[in-house]
Amino acid sequence: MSTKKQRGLSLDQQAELALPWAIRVAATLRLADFIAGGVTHLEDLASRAQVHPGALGMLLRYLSASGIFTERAPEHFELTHAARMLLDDHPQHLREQLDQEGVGGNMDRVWIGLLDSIRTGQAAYRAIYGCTFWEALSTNASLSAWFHPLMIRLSTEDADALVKSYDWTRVGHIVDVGGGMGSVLAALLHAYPALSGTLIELPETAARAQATFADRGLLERCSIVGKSFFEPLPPGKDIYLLSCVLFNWDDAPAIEILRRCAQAIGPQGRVLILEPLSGQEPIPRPVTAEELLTLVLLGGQIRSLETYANLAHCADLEICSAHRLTSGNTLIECAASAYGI
Ligand SMILES: C[S@@+](CC[C@H](N)C(=O)[O-])C[C@H]1O[C@@H](n2cnc3c(N)ncnc32)[C@H](O)[C@@H]1O
Repeated sequence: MSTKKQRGLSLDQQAELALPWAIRVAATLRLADFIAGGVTHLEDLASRAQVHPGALGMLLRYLSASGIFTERAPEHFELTHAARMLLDDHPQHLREQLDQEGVGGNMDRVWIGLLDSIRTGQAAYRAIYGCTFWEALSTNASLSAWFHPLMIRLSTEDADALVKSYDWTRVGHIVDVGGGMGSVLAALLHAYPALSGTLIELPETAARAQATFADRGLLERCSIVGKSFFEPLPPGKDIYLLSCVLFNWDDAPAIEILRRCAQAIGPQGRVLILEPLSGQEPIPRPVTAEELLTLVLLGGQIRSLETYANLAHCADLEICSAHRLTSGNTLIECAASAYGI
């Protein structure tokens, strides 16, 4: 948790918004790249960035006072170590993240909704953009071009851990519910040639996921179904996998998704929930900026095992086992209450 002492900033300094926005504007205008390319005079910079010279001077001098650029001679600017991080080819890709005309800007503007989200416990994305984040993914090409590769990167460790941490030899067919680009299901099908699977995803993402299975020669063992997981799921399969799905949703929709799985499984079937879990850290538990963003963006939350037990119960499921995987996320196995465990 950040305290005044840890951050070395007083509360009024921490609450100040000018610096984060000024850095974002510099990133959007690619000022660091122009300067690195030898365009150092204010007039030339303004002309390259197509902005007002006087206003740009204010921005650069403000950022220079914060140590981000430096005015080495009147109206000539240089990069500091910090400004080098804003170069387009910097390995951390910070410029792209801060670019107000790209996905970074789309994410940044969501923070305006934090007050509403804290009041309601709900996502604020729709109030700001007129649609949910998931709907935006289907229509905004740059948003989906950023999100899906990020999810593939984030799920790689989960997929590797999941392959090793469950007895897949007893499983015939997996339904990957909200399976994204299919990287987790593809890893399982690849590791276990006797397995077959169904990927349930929103139509736009389902169409993109074809390539994941085609590239690995797995299309024959996988059906890709473009539909919502709030609709009935294919019945009677062995495993219904929810990998990093439920923490994106508030309790009521999370129960609905679980109920769809419960309605589909038979006596031997299992619902596997793979999620980050709270309750494993010291109290008080630190909450990260990513968790707050999940709330504002999606209305989601990281839950404890006890909370999952309650959600499962509301959906006519019971938890049979839970264990933490090497990826850090926890695998929770559930069966339908009607059949007992
Ligand atoms: C955080 S991603 C997880 C993807 C994948 N399970 C993984 O572990 O990489 C959540 C996924 O839920 C999907 N999703 C959101 N709403 C959905 C809906 N109503 N029906 C089906 N999928 C949905 C999104 O498209 C997204 O791919």
